[in-house]
Amino acid sequence: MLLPLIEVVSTLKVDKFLSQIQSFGISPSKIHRNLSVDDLVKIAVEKKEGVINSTGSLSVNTGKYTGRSPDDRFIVYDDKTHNTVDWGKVNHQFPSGKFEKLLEKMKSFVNNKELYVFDGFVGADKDNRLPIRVINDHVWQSLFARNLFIRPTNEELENHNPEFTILCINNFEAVPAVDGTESNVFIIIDLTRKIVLIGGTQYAGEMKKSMFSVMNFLLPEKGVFPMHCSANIGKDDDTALFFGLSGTGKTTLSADPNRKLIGDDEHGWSDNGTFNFEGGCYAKCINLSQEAEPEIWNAIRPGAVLENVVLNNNQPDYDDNLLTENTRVAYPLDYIPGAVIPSVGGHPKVIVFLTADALGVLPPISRLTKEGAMYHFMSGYTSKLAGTERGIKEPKSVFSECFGAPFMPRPAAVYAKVLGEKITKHNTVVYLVNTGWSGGPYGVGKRIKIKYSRAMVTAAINGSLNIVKYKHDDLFNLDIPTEVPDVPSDILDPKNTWTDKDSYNLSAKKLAQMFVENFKKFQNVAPEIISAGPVYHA
Ligand SMILES: Nc1ncnc2c1ncn2[C@@H]1O[C@H](COP(=O)(O)OP(=O)(O)O)[C@@H](O)[C@H]1O
Ligand SMILES: C=C(OP(=O)(O)O)C(=O)O
Ligand SMILES: [Mn+2]
Repeated sequence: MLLPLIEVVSTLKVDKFLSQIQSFGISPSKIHRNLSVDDLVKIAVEKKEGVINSTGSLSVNTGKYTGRSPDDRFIVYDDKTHNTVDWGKVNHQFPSGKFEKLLEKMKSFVNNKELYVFDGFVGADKDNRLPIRVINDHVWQSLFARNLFIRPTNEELENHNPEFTILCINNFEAVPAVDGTESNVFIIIDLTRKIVLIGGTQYAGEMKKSMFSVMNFLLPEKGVFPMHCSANIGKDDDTALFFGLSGTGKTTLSADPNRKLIGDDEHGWSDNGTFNFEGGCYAKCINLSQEAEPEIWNAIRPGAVLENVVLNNNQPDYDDNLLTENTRVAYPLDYIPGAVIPSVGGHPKVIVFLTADALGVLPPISRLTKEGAMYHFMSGYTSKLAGTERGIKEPKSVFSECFGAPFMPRPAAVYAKVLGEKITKHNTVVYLVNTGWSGGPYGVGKRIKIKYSRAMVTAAINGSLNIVKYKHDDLFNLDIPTEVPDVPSDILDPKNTWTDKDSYNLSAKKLAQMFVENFKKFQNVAPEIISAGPVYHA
């Protein structure tokens, strides 16, 4: 049989690559492999996928889907996953046979089409990295992959053997009745075939977050703790981690002119220390200001991709939420001055759990005991913020295990156990920081100012909070510092910020009760961990 002709556009030898593509079983007319940023941008503009805005970055609109689609995300149910994945509302099952059929359908769909491939890695630690291949039908999505994943050297590229493949074909839509999906959109992870299929959505975050889920499944077996956190490192080589669900401030607070950025979203913690999974950042742009977030502002330049930011006379208007609250910019790590590349750090001295409390009752900063840290990690109380997931229009209180339930295939206890071991071994101090509302709930109070959250985080990291006095909050069972440099003391106790003290008491009690109720779902938890949480008596 005559093999179909595939034209490969690449600056390197293509024989090996071509045979890999053929054995994967696709026959596009043309494949562009690891194009330069300039070429990717040029083609994206030619194909009218986007425009160059006044900052020189590429502006794209993702259409109907401007956030993640959690109901359309599946994991293939098979021998490998049936008793290792925490099946339920987050991790939906997909039959292996249906996956095979959908994969074949997608392969036929891309026949004779033009495709873009990014070959690279997930994981900055060479011992724990995963070689990947991302195949796209949209060129700007390939630029996103290039910015967000880890770029290979030419030598690595020539010898590349991908272990995981993402086939992300935005123009391919599923037919639920035939394909077994929930809607036209699907994100399906097959841990046995080592393939992720994405179709029907252009929200580029699906690509990075599905590979994150893959790492979160794989790493615990290797004794590595995968974490939904950002990381940075100070002058004394002190590493800090910031855990938090989407929109709670991982990206914003880890971009700090006095510390070097390791990464803004996904990391692993091995016996050697911490390492980024990614090669770039995906920052929120809504209400972005040069004053409050200068590093992110300055990263919006040629090579970066702006998603769903409204343009006025070609100038980005970050305050306009016409298309979504979840406007984003994707840029490579080296766009942040001083970023650590390869992105590895030490064992963290300080960990911050970021929570955006929409009820406005949690203190803006408190110190946790080891048991308290375990309790809050498992609880993962925060809120889903508008836009990141489909259907979320205003902050919604949730308990998101490990501060990243949508991305954790295994039961929370698997991750919590490693956290406990690591913070004990490395004497890591953990703080809970509320970057959410103060002075009342969402709608009444205001979101805590970024500059105050920054000052609190700085104080936690530089040791200032080791020498101040603390006040114990009996309801939440938290230790609240009575002073923090550069923060007005009266905001440290949330009750002071509410005019109506009775409402505060009611809301605080309600939240304590929510914590207690939520925690009942965990079985076989050590009593000292349970008693480190809020205390609620009906
Ligand atoms: N006190 C605060 N701390 C951190 N971010 C804040 C605060 N107040 C408002 N914000 C805004 O909230 C968003 C935080 O998003 P981001 O840092 O991207 O979160 P994540 O990386 O955890 O998804 C940004 O748009 C930021 O401007
Ligand atoms: C990209 C996402 O996450 P984050 O806001 O944590 O960057 C997302 O949840 O789609
Ligand atoms: Mn982020």
